[in-house]
Amino acid sequence: MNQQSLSVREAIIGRRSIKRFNGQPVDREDLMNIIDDAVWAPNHKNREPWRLVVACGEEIFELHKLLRDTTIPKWKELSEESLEKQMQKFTLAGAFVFVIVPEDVRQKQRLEDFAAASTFIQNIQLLAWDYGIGSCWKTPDFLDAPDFRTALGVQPGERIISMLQLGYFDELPKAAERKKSDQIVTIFGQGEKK
Ligand SMILES: Cc1cc2nc3c(=O)[nH]c(=O)nc-3n(C[C@H](O)[C@H](O)[C@H](O)COP(=O)(O)O)c2cc1C
Repeated sequence: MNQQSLSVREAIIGRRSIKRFNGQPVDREDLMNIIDDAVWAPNHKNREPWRLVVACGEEIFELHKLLRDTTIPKWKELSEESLEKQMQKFTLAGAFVFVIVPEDVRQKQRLEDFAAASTFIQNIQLLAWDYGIGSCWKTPDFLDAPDFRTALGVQPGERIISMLQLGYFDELPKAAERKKSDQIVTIFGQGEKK
């Protein structure tokens, strides 16, 4: 159950990408509640251009096998210990959410849909943070691999834009510096003119 209640600002500036989880499972009901809230993301023409493939219960073990076969094709040649170590970047996460977006043939709509789905993903990450659940948006190359797409049921004309790993963690990573507004803002009319 969610006991926390961060302000929007606290969630935005306090959230960090978590890359080392502690193996604690993520409750499916919590994850579904997070997703049900995250869908309130802005999206043009209410296309809601996303669907998700989720693994967080028993099915996560089958996903581990798929990730193993995909990322370590010669895993049988490894010692059990070495394989377990290499797999920890997957096995310690408590949940996986693959975000799938339609690739509209029209460029404007495709970019809008990608942008909308990105705000949806950010919503998931912020809401999860409020539950005390860390996450990391990952885009490994294998998301586009035909066999991996098939295993997830991704259709032609769809693209997996995120492997979102979620889970509990023991250490909060240090934040990288961000640029300040005076480094990224030009006041209208005061910029260099060509
Ligand atoms: C589109 C996108 C793709 C990303 N892909 C990866 C990735 O493949 N592997 C990874 O470790 N982190 C990935 N990240 C997470 C970034 O590394 C992380 O957001 C960045 O270091 C800033 O850290 P913070 O989220 O803690 O502020 C990705 C983030 C975004 C938005």
